[in-house]
Amino acid sequence: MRIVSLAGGIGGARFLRGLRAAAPDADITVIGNTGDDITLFGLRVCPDLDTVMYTLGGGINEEQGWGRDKESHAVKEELAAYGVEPQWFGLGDRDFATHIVRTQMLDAGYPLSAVTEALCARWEPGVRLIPMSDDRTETHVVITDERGRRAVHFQEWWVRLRASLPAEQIILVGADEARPAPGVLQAIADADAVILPPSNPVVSIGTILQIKGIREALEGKTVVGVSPIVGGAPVRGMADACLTAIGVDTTAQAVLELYGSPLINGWLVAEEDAGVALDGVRVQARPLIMHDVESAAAIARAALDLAAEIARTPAGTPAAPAPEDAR
Ligand SMILES: O=c1nc2n(C[C@H](O)[C@H](O)[C@H](O)CO)c3cc(O)ccc3cc-2c(=O)[nH]1
Repeated sequence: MRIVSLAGGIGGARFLRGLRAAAPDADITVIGNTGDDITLFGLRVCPDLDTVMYTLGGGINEEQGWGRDKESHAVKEELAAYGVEPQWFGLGDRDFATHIVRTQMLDAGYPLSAVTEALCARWEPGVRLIPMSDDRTETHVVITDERGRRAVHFQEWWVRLRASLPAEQIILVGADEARPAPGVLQAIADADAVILPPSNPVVSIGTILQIKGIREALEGKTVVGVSPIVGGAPVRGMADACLTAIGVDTTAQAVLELYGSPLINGWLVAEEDAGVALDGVRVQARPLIMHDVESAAAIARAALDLAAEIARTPAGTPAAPAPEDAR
């Protein structure tokens, strides 16, 4: 079975660990968000690609959800001693090695997709991880502070400001020129099912959908999404700040409408959001909190079951009653 998943950061990576456990024999391709990427100290950092690679490769700092385990920060401390900015982004010594190798390969002319493949050869994540594009894109956020109205990198808004200032605009710089990385559209075309994890619908999944051709490719497939919003609040992260920035309510219904039909064919919501509905979409309610790999696998299994059911019954057939969660 061939599965494609669009993934952002921490929530997406944890969900993918469950998806891999739920479908151990499947061929899973992960299309990773690169809008969060940032150049720091001359090094290219790809937070969402690294979070997926480290989480599935067994090197993640589990409680943080990002960065390496068994980390030290000697280089960060030395940079701070030189007064070099920024000091608000926590890069560890082990993580620096990833950015050095990546930057060395990019400078040698390798595209980001080839670099990612090379880094994954060490980590063996058990999925094929492809960046959404080899072309450089960056999410920038327009804010107004004592220095007036200006655009800052998403990471500065997210990490230094903790989204404390409203995002007046969220812009994917480079979106007009960026093309899907090699293999992205083919993986979607070949997929038996496409699963959208509970990643940030604006700056992760929404960013990937801005890359030319990806939304159109998905609209011909069976796509099941997992709501990132439970009972009016994001399960983790600050998706609410991002949704507010684009004038979308922080509800499972509003996010489903943001993705829209025909993109989405199936939508998993938490039991407290059971009333969510949209024409052309089969909605199913079940527990959506990922405490551990097993609970993430149960959600992934439900998403795959729903995708199989949708693929079996052409559009318009009345939805079968949601199966009792017999598992
Ligand atoms: O809240 C933070 N998130 C940090 N993140 C998380 C990152 O901002 C987010 O994971 C994504 O960009 C949004 O999903 C890092 C991720 C990396 O891959 C490398 C370094 C960092 C550093 C931080 C940090 O200092 N604080």
